[in-house]
Amino acid sequence: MKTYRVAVLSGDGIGPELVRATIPILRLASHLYGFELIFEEALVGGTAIEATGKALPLETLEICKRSQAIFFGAVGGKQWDSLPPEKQPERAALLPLRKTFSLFANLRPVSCYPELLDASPLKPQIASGVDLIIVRELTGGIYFGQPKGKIYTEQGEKAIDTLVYETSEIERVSAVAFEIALRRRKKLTLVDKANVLESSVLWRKTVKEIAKNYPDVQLNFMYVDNAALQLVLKPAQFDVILCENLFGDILSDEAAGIAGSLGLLASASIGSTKFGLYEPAGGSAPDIAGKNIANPIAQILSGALMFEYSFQEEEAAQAIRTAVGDVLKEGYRTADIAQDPSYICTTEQFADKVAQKLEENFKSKKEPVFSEKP
Ligand SMILES: NC(=O)c1ccc[n+]([C@@H]2O[C@H](COP(=O)([O-])OP(=O)(O)OC[C@H]3O[C@@H](n4cnc5c(N)ncnc54)[C@H](O)[C@@H]3O)[C@@H](O)[C@H]2O)c1
Ligand SMILES: CC(C)[C@H](C(=O)O)[C@@H](O)C(=O)O
Ligand SMILES: [Mg+2]
Repeated sequence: MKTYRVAVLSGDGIGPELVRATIPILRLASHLYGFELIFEEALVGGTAIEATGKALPLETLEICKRSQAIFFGAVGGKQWDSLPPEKQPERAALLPLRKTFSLFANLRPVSCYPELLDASPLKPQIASGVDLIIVRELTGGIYFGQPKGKIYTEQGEKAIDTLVYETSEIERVSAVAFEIALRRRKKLTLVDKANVLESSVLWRKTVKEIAKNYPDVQLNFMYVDNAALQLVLKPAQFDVILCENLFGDILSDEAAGIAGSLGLLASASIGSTKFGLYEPAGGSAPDIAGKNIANPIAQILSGALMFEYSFQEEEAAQAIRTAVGDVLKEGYRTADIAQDPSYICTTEQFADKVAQKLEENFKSKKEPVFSEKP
């Protein structure tokens, strides 16, 4: 039987609740669709700092290295915000993981499920038909550029971040975005700030070159400020949005807002091998942590992305998406997207319903009903 090893890094806040609720679904899907998953848990983030003094202990890194994928919850929280920046969970664990495994492309698919149109803050006629994917560059730009840090001068403290991109970094993530566009509606929008930033000028030039290999993909350009506006005015115009690291971070939270909740936004961080890191785009949500009310959909759909990108288990991935859609069709929701109080589920209850539906659908060999496939 095909066997895949998965490093499970639940982290902080809602991370452990979401991962705990999702693992049985992934395990069930693997049994139903004929492959085996070996999960190995490891500490990360603030939880790891408390236990070992480090946000990314060596043992965790070793476990990740001997796995084919990382299934990640979330890291961070107020308790660790006062640590020196280089020791905080986000900078000492998540960013190094992305960098160490060269996971340069972050895929964040956003669609407005027909069943969830009432959860969107936008009018139904604007939210309906939204089906886009943000391809965010993940290992470069202002997050990693040097110099970075603080300088003490006679005038006081100065802080520096550097936005830098090499052509090769733009080329490789652009190729991923064009390949995805080919499998979708063949429209790619490069979001940048080429009217101000030199790095954006290089992005435009490089993306135009790469586009020559993809004559079937329609390429257009949009400044990031306008893109932020267009996402709320006319989000259905987008198919693939390609952007640098920081713009992608900001726009993806906005795009999740269009769908109704950050708890709906899954993500895959991939590189040039099959290894990937799969996590919700949202964070540790301290405001709702520990209450069993967080929406597990982003975590569950991140599992589907893992099946698809790291294991090529497409059928199981699609079955998970269908099961989530079916549970939503029946009206069940977690509190963040619920309208009718009689259908509100806890995190665990919602995940259990997805597992039940997965099994039921398998038994009746139900065909997929909708897709959130990038
Ligand atoms: N990948 C990560 O690990 C990651 C990502 C983003 C933020 N963070 C960290 O998380 C901490 C909190 O950051 P924040 O509050 O700015 O962002 P957040 O993403 O944790 O939360 C933003 C809002 O979205 C809601 N939300 C997020 N996930 C949800 C879910 N599954 N179900 C329902 N609602 C959900 C939260 O309740 C909150 O109102 C910070 O330490 C931040 O650095 C980590
Ligand atoms: C926690 C933080 C470092 C991270 C990022 O900015 O990449 C998060 O916001 C995300 O979107 O994955
Ligand atoms: Mg973010």
